[in-house]
This record gives sequence, structure tokens and C-alpha cells, in this order.
Amino acid sequence: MGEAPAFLVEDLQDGPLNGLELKNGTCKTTTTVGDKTYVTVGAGDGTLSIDVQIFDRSLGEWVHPTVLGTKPLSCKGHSAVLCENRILVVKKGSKSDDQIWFLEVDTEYVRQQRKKLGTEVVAWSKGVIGNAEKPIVISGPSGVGKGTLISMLMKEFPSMFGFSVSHTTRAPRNMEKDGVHYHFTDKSVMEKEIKNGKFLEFASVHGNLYGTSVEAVEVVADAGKRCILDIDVQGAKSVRASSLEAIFIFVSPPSMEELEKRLRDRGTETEEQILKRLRNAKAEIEQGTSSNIFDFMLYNDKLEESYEKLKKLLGLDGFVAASPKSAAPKEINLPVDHSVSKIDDKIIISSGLEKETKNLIMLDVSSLKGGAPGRTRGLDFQVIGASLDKLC
Ligand SMILES: Nc1ncnc2c1ncn2[C@@H]1O[C@H](COP(=O)(O)OP(=O)(O)OP(=O)(O)O)[C@@H](O)[C@H]1O
Ligand SMILES: Nc1nc2c(ncn2[C@@H]2O[C@H](COP(=O)(O)O)[C@@H](O)[C@H]2O)c(=O)[nH]1
Repeated sequence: MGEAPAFLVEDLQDGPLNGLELKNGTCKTTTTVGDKTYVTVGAGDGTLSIDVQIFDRSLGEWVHPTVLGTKPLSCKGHSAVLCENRILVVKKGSKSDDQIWFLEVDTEYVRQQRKKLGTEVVAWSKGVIGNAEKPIVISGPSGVGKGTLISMLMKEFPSMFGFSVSHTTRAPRNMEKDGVHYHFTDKSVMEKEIKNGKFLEFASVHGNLYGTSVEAVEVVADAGKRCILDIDVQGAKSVRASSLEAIFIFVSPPSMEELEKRLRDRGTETEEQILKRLRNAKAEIEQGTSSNIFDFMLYNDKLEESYEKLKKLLGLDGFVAASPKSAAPKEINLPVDHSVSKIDDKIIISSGLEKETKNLIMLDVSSLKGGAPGRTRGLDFQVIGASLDKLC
């Protein structure tokens, strides 16, 4: 990480940016990391997303990066400050849950994507105050009872758990609703979205594509709930290898005969599908029970007993479901007109008004979790009624 060379930042203050005309109301920031200066440009009218351009000092030329992640919409302006390998961007005049963003410039995810895509890469991630509980990944052969156990958990603890709604290219069953049980989609659309990095994991399962979008997991956490994923063993393996910290449970059947009976009695599959799912089940059970993907094995023989075991391993035995929810997450209200600075590992957001000493906000970025392509969680803040020199 290097200091911003004065001449370069000065040069970048004026004039057009590589064809980016700075119209009235536009806002830009420059942040230098090593040989590169990252320029973020917002239109200031809340319609366009904040654009990113890079000036490579060593080459003396502009670079158009591939920008991954959900881009923040431009607003009344924004400030930026370097936070190790990401740039913290604070939007002005945005809603309390849309004020803090991170532009990752050299995180592990960005390095991986740069290698994969062979281009310069940056990635956006929305900053979130507080943490989310570890998601629960439930896996096991088709027909073993994953969905049944998850439904029981969600029914007993509706405010505690939320379901990750997967995408699939298989046709909906009779009672299945789009957006509730799955996001039903076309193969060509899903393949394109996979290429664009929309999915945390995806796999070809029993002849169809299935995938968990980054958003499917994040919206559950945003709602303050613990996310449950019902995915196959290949998907569980991918999530295990990702940056998402989760608890992995493998559900196994009492026997192949019982598994076949459950699949047939469910009455949702054609004969061809039943045989295919049973063939795949053998490999899945072998992988599930022999690999080190899973933290817990759940033997689903008697349903009620299995459900009790599931609750026990999630620490929910004896838990009274009606007990009040934990305190609401803290809301951060930043002054519209502000400036951002960094003192050691603290980000100070202060009112842009001179002599204003109240409502200094100290943002703690020491325990960040997650990041692009999902949210960056673990932010904390304190409102301090003190002037900056008292903090130094
Ligand atoms: N312990 C159990 N004993 C008997 N039947 C069960 C048990 N658990 C689930 N079932 C039944 O087995 C069938 C399959 O269960 P379920 O649909 O939950 O399986 P699944 O693992 O979610 O399957 P898929 O992976 O195909 O979605 C259902 O009809 C369900 O009622
Ligand atoms: N890897 C993923 N597997 C998934 C996902 N969503 C569901 N699944 C698994 O697919 C099979 C079949 O499901 P069905 O609804 O067609 O019976 C089952 O094992 C699910 O766990 C996903 O997003 N990724």
C-alpha cells in the first residue's frame, strides 16, 4: 500500500476522466493503493451507480476494471478512505442501511477473480452494522427428509430462521411457487448469471442446474434471521470452500429401501427420475459420510426423534420459541455534509460544518466479516460528542 503521490491526485482533480464527463453535481474521490489510483465517480442524482476507473501509474494509463458485486447507487455525494485492501465509501444523504459501502481492490476474492478473468477487478460490497449468525447447510440424498425437517424448524421458529431460496432449471411441481420454493429459471439465463458471479455455489443435480445466489443468503441475514440452505453434496463442498462460515449437516436415511419408499410415496418424480435420484444417492451418501465436509451427521429414521436431534445440535432443545427477539440492530445516522478520515484503525466521520464538534461518529472496522460478492458485516460504531483533536 502506498501513499497518494500529490501530483497525481492533483492532476485527477480536474478535467474529464477517460471519457467520463464530470457534469454538475457529480462527485469523485481518488484513493491510491500502490501503483494504482482508484477514482470513484457518482452522478449525484441517485440514478446511476457509482462508477470506478483506475489510473495505473506504472503504465501511465487508465484501466477499465471489471466491477463485480452489487453496485451502490449514486447519491448526493460520497467520501472515501482506504481501509487496508478495500476502500470504504460513505454515501451522503442515503438511507441508514445504504450509507456504507466497500470497494474491494486487493482482497482474496478480488485476487481470485483477477486470476480467473484475466482482467483488472474491483468488487463492491455493502457494509452492514453487526454480525449475522452462521448459516446452516443441510445436505443429503433426495427424499431423505431435508425439506421436511427444515419446514418443521421454520414452523416452530419463524422469526429465527429464513430459507435460502435457490435457483433451479427444473420444472415446478404442482404446489411449488416461484420465489418461495425456488426461483424457477431457464438454463441459458442461469448459465449467464453463473458467469456474472451471481451464485455462491451451483451444481448440476439429477440433470438440472441448481444454485444458491449470494443475494438469497444475504437477504435472510439482512432480515436478522439465520439462513438455512438445502443443497446437494457438491453444493455443500463449494460452500465449505467459500468464505461463508456455516454449519454443515448431512442427513442420512435408515436404508436405501426406506429412501426409495419415501421418494416413491412423495409422488413427485417420474420413474426415470426416481431411479436417477437413487443412483446418485449412493455416491452422495458415500461422500457425505466419508468426506470432512460435514460437521454433523443426522440419521433420519423416526421423524420426531430426528427433529429433536436437529434442535439439540442447533442448541434449541428446551428453547421457548415465543421468547422475545434480540434487540433490533443499531441504526447509524450520518450527517449529510460530512468528511471521513482514518486514525489508526478507526474511521472518523465528522460533520463538514466548521466548528461542529457534536455527532462525530467513530466507525470500528477491526472485525469485518464476509465481503464481496456478499455483504461486509461486523461494522460497529459509536457516536462521540468530542472534537477530532481529543481523539488523536
Ligand atoms: N423420518 C421420516 N420417516 C418417514 N417419512 C419421512 C421422514 N422424513 C421425511 N419423510 C417423507 O419422505 C418424503 C421425502 O421428504 P422430503 O421431501 O423432505 O425429502 P428431501 O430430502 O427434501 O428431498 P429432495 O432432496 O428431493 O428435495 C416426504 O414425503 C416426507 O414426508
Ligand atoms: N447445489 C445445490 N443443490 C440444491 C440447491 N437447491 C436444491 N438443491 C438440491 O437439489 C436436490 C433436488 O432437489 P429437488 O427440489 O429437485 O427435489 C436436493 O438434494 C436439493 O438439496 C442449490 O441451490 N444448490
